[in-house]
Amino acid sequence: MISPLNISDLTKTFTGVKALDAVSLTVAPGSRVALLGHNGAGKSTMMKIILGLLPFDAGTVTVCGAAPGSAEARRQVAYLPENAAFHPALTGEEQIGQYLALRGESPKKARELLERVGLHDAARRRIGTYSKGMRQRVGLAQALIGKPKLLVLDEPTSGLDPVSRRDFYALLDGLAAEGAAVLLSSHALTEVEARTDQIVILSNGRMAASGTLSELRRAAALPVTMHVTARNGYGSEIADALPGAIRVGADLHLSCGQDEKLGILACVTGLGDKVADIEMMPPSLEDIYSHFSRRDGQ
Ligand SMILES: Nc1ncnc2c1ncn2[C@@H]1O[C@H](COP(=O)(O)OP(=O)(O)OP(=O)(O)O)[C@@H](O)[C@H]1O
Repeated sequence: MISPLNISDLTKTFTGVKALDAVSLTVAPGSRVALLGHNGAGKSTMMKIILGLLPFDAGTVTVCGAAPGSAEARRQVAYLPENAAFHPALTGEEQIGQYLALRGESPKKARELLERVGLHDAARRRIGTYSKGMRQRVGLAQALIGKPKLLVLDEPTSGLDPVSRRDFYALLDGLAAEGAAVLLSSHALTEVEARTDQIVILSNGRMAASGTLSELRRAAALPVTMHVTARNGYGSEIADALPGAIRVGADLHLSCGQDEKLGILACVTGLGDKVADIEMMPPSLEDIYSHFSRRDGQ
């Protein structure tokens, strides 16, 4: 099967700035990939190259097996810019109808697309009256025209409220389940952590890390935090059994390496009824992101 996106050793230099430095990435059908990185890390440059809007200096890029920007690639790729702008005097239905017509499809499909993104009730209202979240949904409806195999979404949830964000990701889940690949950039690490399959961290144009969250966790080898709650009167006994633990009220806080985790769990289990509860907190994507970015001098 042809990959929706294949990037190998991609390098792009602007005058005096290496925006991308030998970056490689493969996106499989049906996968949701998050592109993370500090301001100026190279995310937008990579997206513009994928869309064929920017030439590159070295490496190879294929989009659904075709050259970026070619008619073949453009047929299969959709793009949602961070601040999608639409004509405020048009209704959602008219705007999407226009885009459908431009693509040679029936404008009548606009209703169905707007329904899919939850804008059914507002379809006949002028876009000028829409909230930011509603305009983002119009953008997504536009991106769904022609059943793209690859969706490139630039910070699609910036400015959305928590419920709209959740709805947005639910929609992406549905698209991915139908086989579409999604590449999205974001600064919202918590939502990305839960809703994507692969995470790519760019730093100063270089690929600082890439993989699933658990792969990145293993590679970062950051400590796991544990909170053990002692039953009344057993705090000191548990503290003695767990060297390095810090007492905080009835709780004992400790952190350990991934490879020590199971040993400590066995020790806590051995304490039986003396333990009221245990909580384990693996490193968050925020910790992992800081780790790889810091390692890269950020
Ligand atoms: N047209 C351009 N001319 C010169 N330098 C550019 C140009 N476009 C981008 N750059 C530089 O390339 C680097 C990468 O920029 P890019 O816009 O790709 O970053 P980004 O990761 O998308 O950042 P942000 O999160 O702020 O959107 C930056 O140093 C930027 O200043």
